[in-house]
Amino acid sequence: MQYEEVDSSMINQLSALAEKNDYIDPELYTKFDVKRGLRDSDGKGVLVGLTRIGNVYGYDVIDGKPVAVPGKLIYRGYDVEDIISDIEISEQFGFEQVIYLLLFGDLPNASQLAEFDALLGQYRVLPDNFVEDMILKSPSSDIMNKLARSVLVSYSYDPNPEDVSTANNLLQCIQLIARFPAMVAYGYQAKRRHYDGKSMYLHNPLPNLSTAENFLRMIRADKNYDKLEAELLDLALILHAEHGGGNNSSLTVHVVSSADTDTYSAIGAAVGSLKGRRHGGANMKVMEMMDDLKANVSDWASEKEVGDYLRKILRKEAFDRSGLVYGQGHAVYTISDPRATLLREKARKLAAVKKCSDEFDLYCMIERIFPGIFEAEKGAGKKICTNVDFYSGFVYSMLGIPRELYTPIFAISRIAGWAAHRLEENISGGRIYRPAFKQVGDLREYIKLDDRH
Ligand SMILES: CC(=O)SCCNC(=O)CCNC(=O)[C@H](O)C(C)(C)COP(=O)(O)OP(=O)(O)OC[C@H]1O[C@@H](n2cnc3c(N)ncnc32)[C@H](O)[C@@H]1OP(=O)(O)O
Ligand SMILES: O=C([O-])CC(=O)C(=O)O
Repeated sequence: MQYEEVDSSMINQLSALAEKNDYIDPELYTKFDVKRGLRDSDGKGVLVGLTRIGNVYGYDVIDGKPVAVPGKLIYRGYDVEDIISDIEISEQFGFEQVIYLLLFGDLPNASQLAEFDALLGQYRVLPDNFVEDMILKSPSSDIMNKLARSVLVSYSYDPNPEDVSTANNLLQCIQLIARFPAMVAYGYQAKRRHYDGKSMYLHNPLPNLSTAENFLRMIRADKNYDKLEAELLDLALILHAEHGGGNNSSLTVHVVSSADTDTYSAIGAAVGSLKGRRHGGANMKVMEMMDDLKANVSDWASEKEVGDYLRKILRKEAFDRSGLVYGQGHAVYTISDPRATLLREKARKLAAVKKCSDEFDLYCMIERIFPGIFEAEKGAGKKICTNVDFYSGFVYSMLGIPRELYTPIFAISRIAGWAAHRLEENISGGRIYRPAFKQVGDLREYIKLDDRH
């Protein structure tokens, strides 16, 4: 692909100007009591909405102050840990039940589930020529970018794209939920061929397979997967499906939907949000960080060496110099993220089978030592714990899933929550999101072009 030559000296000058004129003294946020990131000064989220869909517990509020508690994740009133243990006992795929629960508010009975599975199955295949015209002709090196474009362009394949009635929103959402695995898998195949010089395989999804099975079938040359692999992916899909209305991508759905726009615009924006490295994109950054750690720490079993490396990251002296240790920290969870705990135990078993126990021990050590290192470096304050993105990539890597698919897998799951929030905003929201920003520059007298120096 050819791009026009960029005059970097001019861009550098202009960006220096933008940096100068966009800088806001951090003290002003305190002075004007700005809820930066829609957060109170103690880290608690500002209450901006009501939802019946999901809830994230990370602290109790006692005398107005957050007090850390072990994390709990609730879908429509049900504890996710209860959902998972029932699905494990019954040896069924559970993600489709969770989609039904999130969208409609109740658990499906057997016949409702069978009907819903059939509906998803009916929509799994992408519309005629979509793959040829919209995916293969314009591949992207980034699958989330490709996914966002596939969502937006679905508008053109919809005979009724602007109808925001509940029934039409629901139809559009169900179609997107059903089609995300194919959009991601084919975007990945196009990337393999165009950017990696590898062969491309376009396997059709099958209507009678679960989301997890279809996805594994479509990304693999031989279409093969075993039951354990599909069950583990199904579990990951259940765990990532929803996280309340305040997480960055679901809030994006509420904000964009509140402008009374179409489903594709709202969901496309959410994909862009999830891609961010502080949000779902963290699962890929964790893997890069672990590669960097392994390249720079000679003894993985040494708490001192690993701890020194983590300190260097926090001081912006190592890895991507962002100062962030990926897979650690959360806006709501304090002592534990229940999803990370569940994934850790899956990773433990899988690592024993795949002979990756040394690597698993390294992950566990980081989970154990990081809170203390963080507190010592940053001073006492908010408690920090390992989040869902820390172990998910490690599990996917042991399933042989390519790294560039880790955040897209998150999207294949979280679309369920986004769809539910889209419906809820349209049914119950009713007012455009429009918080206030205070302008902190001075008023200036206008200068005509000829008079500017
Ligand atoms: C699916 C998900 O979205 S889960 C989150 C995935 N993201 C990551 O793993 C990226 C690493 N983690 C983070 O960036 C943060 O912990 C977030 C974005 C998840 C939450 O951010 P916040 O709610 O603002 O965190 P919190 O209020 O605890 O931050 C307090 C301070 O600790 C810092 N901090 C928080 N987590 C980390 C971390 N993992 N590494 C380094 N510093 C951190 C913040 O930058 C902030 O510093 P500052 O006061 O100097 O600005
Ligand atoms: O809730 C959040 O802030 C982040 C999120 O989506 C998750 O952890 O799944």
